[in-house]
Amino acid sequence: MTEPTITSRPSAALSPAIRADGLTKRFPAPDGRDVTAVDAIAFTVPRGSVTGLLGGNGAGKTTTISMLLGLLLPTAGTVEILGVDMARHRHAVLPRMNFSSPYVELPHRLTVRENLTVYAHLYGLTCVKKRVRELAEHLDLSRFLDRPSGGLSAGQKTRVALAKAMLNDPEVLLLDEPTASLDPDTADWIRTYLERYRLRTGATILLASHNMLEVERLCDSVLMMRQGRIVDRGAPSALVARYGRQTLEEVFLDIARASGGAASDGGILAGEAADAAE
Ligand SMILES: Nc1ncnc2c1ncn2[C@@H]1O[C@H](COP(=O)(O)OP(=O)(O)OP(=O)(O)O)[C@@H](O)[C@H]1O
Repeated sequence: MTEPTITSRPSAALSPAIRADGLTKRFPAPDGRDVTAVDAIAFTVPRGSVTGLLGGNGAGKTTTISMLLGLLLPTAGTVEILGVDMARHRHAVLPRMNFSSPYVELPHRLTVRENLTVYAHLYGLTCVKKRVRELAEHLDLSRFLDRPSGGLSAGQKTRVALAKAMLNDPEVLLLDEPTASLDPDTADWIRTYLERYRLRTGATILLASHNMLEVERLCDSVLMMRQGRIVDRGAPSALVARYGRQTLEEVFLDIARASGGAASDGGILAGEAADAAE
């Protein structure tokens, strides 16, 4: 695959893997009052890091990931991936990224092998058969390869979605709840797989998760979202210390309920003031 010339600028080489600035998404509602799903957020994700995107149901995580991928057009703001402006040059960088999400179903009548083969061709891979076989082995999918994707269990579908996400060896991997529906053993195995992938390739991973143990294990830093805003951020251990808690789960509860003693001030969290000042 030829390297797009746009990514060879010196500034692109030095840029973070992901940069979002003023990123906003408003959805129209039937009553005429827009839903602001993501509200002018700004953040960067350094190359080679694993960052967690956390927040309660409806906080705006999936909408944010969809905008980073270019699946949803932002109402306002900008996204750069590997130094490339997604609004103008998305196609230059899409081959270098990938994603998995339990909300995006693969065509359910196609077998797992057919699905992975179609995507491999879409990504312009050569040696497609070998790559599909290899990934099926890595993700323990070999025995499902010739079954229709729609007939798999939720956990099996999650693994197929991850296999699809790994087809092009992405430099930037966006994962929406990568271990949703997985039993503890398989979830642990997937986490190890992701850790090794990052170590081996230096890839950047942004993952949305409700599993705080997973986040503490995998993530160098986290972005905490509430009602479409980033209300705090930092390394999991730093947040735990700052909130005077024992675990990230407790920090999450403080933030979700906006009742965090050390870090809150009349319902406004420390990070909200920092975010607003950015
Ligand atoms: N297509 C849409 N039309 C209208 N509102 C939407 C749409 N998609 C998302 N929303 C709203 O935007 C807000 C953020 O949703 P989003 O799915 O991004 O949250 P989330 O943090 O991923 O939640 P969860 O943890 O439940 O998956 C919610 O209030 C949701 O109802």
